[in-house]
Amino acid sequence: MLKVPKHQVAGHIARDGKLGPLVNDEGQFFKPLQGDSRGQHEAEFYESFSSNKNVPHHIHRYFPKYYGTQLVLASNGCGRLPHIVLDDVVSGYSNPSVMDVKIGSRTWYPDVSEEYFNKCIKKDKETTTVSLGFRLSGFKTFDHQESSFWRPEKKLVLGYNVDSVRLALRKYVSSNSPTDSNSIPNCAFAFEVYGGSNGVLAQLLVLKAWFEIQTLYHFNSCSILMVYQNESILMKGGDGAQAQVKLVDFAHVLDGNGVIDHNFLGGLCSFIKFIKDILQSVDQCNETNVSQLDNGP
Ligand SMILES: O=P(O)(O)O[C@@H]1[C@@H](OP(=O)(O)O)[C@H](OP(=O)(O)O)[C@H](O)[C@H](OP(=O)(O)O)[C@H]1OP(=O)(O)O
Ligand SMILES: Nc1ncnc2c1ncn2[C@@H]1O[C@H](COP(=O)(O)OP(=O)(O)O)[C@@H](O)[C@H]1O
Repeated sequence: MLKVPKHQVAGHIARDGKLGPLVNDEGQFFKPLQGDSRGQHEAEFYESFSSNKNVPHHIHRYFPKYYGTQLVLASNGCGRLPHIVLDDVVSGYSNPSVMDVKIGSRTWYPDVSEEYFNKCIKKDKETTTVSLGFRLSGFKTFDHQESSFWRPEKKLVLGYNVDSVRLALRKYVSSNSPTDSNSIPNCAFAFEVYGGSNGVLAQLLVLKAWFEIQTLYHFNSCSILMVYQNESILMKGGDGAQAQVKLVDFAHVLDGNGVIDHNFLGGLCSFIKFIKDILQSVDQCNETNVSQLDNGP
């Protein structure tokens, strides 16, 4: 039985009779092929990527596993439509905190229509895409005190400036109330989520090392999807943050033609710097606390 995903944070959403992705109980994500050849293009990317022997084995884990395309009943009531079938990245989590970060200092690319170029450049300038080389497209965090999700509105997130992006990346890994504008995010989960050998930073650095040499594809308008679960950090004997980084949305990927994807690489480096800064500030804060303890009252 296909249903609307509970934890989608950006993109086209299957509501009000609109076309959007669906999920099943077996942990699969069905993304409908979008019109004007974008969907076909994305399916072709997955076909090419999943069988590309030049992509190192350890890089495949940063992409949702691809199971081909299937005709299934679409969310907009228009009968059976082709869908790309993928691993549902959040299926193993009961209350995942999810963030979609669109990477690159531009979302347009050569040879797009003037209309598409104008739409992209407007959004790129209005968001932090141009200034930071990435923008937050949407996110939700599980507020374990309230036992509910906090999900800022799409319009608000797209209006974030540099400082709000920094703050959001801190809130995403904090245990104090995200809605209380007077409380400073405590970054209680920063080390478990962003740090450590299995954390977000370590995973981003693996991707960066590949992007420094890969010239196979140009990942225009593609997103990094981050997921973790704060309950399993808090639970004694739990599984830890289970932080995952995946790349999603390949509707605008082009052949790399032997050229480095500097648009994606630059944005990725900029995003990594934000994550590193948070880890460093948490580290400094811990050192101060320890030295205060050492010095006694
Ligand atoms: O429809 P919009 O204005 O929300 O734009 C979509 C974008 O939403 P945004 O407002 O940037 O968060 C959306 O971005 P996210 O996936 O939300 O990051 C996509 O860029 C989508 O285009 P495509 O499916 O990648 O070809 C975009 O869809 P199209 O308008 O290009 O169909
Ligand atoms: N394989 C996946 N597993 C789980 N969630 C996904 C997956 N792919 C996408 N999503 C969710 O759907 C959102 C939009 O995906 P995306 O591919 O960017 O769609 P669109 O082309 O409509 O922008 C992401 O932000 C994420 O929340």
